[in-house]
Amino acid sequence: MTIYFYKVWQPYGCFSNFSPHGIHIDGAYWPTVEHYYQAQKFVGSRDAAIIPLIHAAATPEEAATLGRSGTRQLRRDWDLVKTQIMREAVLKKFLTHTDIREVLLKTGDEILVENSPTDSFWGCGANKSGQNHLGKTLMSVREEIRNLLSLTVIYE
Ligand SMILES: Nc1nc(O)c(N)c(N[C@@H]2O[C@H](COP(=O)(O)O)[C@@H](O)[C@H]2O)n1
Repeated sequence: MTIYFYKVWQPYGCFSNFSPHGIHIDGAYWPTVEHYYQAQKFVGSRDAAIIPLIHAAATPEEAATLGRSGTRQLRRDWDLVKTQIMREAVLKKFLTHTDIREVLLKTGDEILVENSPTDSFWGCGANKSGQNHLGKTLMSVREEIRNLLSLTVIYE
């Protein structure tokens, strides 16, 4: 069975980057993965001054609106690094928060899909044939955490 998720208040909403599960990463605390991800778009760019504003955004929706402003310059390597940046942040989220880690592990080997009607890169898009990189990231993180836990059991 494929598990679809999207909005925080829907089933499996904790898989959304907008869920209220903060992370400590790169020496700072970020209220959601979305805040961190949107800010990373501007590291080293001419518009890096937006980073503290994204960091301080009251909601992940506000952080996303700031990060999606079409007039600001993204870092040059953004398309090359964005999936790795996302993976590190999502891994940190599920290593930090035990309750949602259990939810993720309990999905076993099910396919996870971000059911975004507007995003065919991170999600599956309106016609369900998008690349689903967030779902793939979550499945990869699930596998890594499983491996980490099995090593812990062996060496304890
Ligand atoms: N608009 C929106 N609402 C949500 O509740 C979402 N979960 C998403 N998807 C997330 O948006 C991020 C991609 O943003 P960019 O298009 O790169 O600016 C990513 O975190 C998706 O999972 N979107």
